Amino acid sequence: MNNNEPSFEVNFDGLVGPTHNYAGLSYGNVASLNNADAVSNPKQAALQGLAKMKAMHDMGLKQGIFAPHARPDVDALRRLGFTGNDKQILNKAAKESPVLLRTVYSASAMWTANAATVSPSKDTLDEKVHFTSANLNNKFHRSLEPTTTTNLLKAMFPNNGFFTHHLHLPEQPFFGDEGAANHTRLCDSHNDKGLEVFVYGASSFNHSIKGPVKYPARQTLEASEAVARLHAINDNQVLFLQQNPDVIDQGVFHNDVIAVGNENVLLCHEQAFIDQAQSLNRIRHAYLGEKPLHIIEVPTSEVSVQDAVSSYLFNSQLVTLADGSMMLVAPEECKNNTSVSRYIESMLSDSNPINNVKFFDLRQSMQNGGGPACLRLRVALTLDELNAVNPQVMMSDEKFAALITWVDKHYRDRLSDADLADPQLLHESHVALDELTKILALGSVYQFQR
Ligand SMILES: NCCC[C@H](NC(=O)CCC(=O)O)C(=O)O
Repeated sequence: MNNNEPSFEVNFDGLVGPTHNYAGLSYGNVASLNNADAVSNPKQAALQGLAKMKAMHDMGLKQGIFAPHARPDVDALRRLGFTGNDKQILNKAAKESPVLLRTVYSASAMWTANAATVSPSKDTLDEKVHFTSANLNNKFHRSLEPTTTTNLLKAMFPNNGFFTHHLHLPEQPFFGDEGAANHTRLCDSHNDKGLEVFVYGASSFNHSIKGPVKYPARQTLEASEAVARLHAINDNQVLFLQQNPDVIDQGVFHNDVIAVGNENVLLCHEQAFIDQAQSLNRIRHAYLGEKPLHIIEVPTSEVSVQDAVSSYLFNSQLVTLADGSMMLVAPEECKNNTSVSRYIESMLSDSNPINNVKFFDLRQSMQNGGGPACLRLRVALTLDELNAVNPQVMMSDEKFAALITWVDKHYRDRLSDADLADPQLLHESHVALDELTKILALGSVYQFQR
């Protein structure tokens, strides 16, 4: 099945927006709740993210940039009954509902693993790349994202001869969809047909499927099925597995907090899936490749679920380097956790394709529950498809320099709850984003530009 056609996995990382803050908005996400009310540093957050993007680019990987959304979302406040001009609306919200004000300021679109689900052309009936923006309806602040996400995706992948963009699923909990964070693709190499594994937390219609009891299951089976249908993925290339509800109740709010796949490797915790042995057998059985499939199962005795959640080991990126070996792109928290760092050492020396690790300081994002893998959306592309991507959203030495200058010019280095009532922050953010749309050649993607 191996073919020689060049292909690429491009990581599109979310550029952290100018209003990055800690608002404690994500019940079920331990870090988000633990850091509610902490003071954030948007400038440092954006620079940490850019440093990762640049390092990936320097390693010879294809790296893209996903622009932030315009915040505060004053239109959302208008829809909820606040009236007047922008300044008046922000003032009223600050007095009457500080929590609502926080939601409309969230820079949560930076976690682009939740932006959309992507099916590469090798997997789809019409051989196009399909995108469905996630409706993210489990959290109000995240439910504000899909329309702008679709605008951005269309500006990044503009050629409809290669790319198909679908409307997000109905904005309703039955079709709760959190995008690529609950989706991974296993294949011999990125240019081969892949097995798309969709992982759901609960079912909306089938009550015999036991979901979590404490924290919400954000992804439903029905949403995953709908996305697979929209993308017209070939029947033998799609699998639906249930996440272990017990780990959702321990803070594993997305599957990418407990498992990560790349080509013929799946790295997962022993407790990641329901009926794990059977779930993994279903993967082995459905795998289409000819290479051996490596399922690396991390035992609880070596890394507890709690350590997995606090270190974000499984929210590492797993990338294939030019020599065919794989590298784990991990958050620094993994280095500082004794059992996790010990496990990584032993995994690197074991016989599997992963033989390198690089740690990144992504603390600003980590404090809201977003690690390296949360910050990126993977898009496997052929050379022709890559050439059809808006070239201005691709990382280069020049683009990196331009973005650093842009962040330095526009971002604050301190943001607390009290700053959110200041309408100057809205103004600064709009000026910054208007300039960014020129740097990334995105056109008028934001409501305030239309
Ligand atoms: N994939 C990682 C997503 C993290 C994200 N955190 C947040 O939205 C926290 C926002 C806050 O609490 O300020 C979430 O839970 O969806």
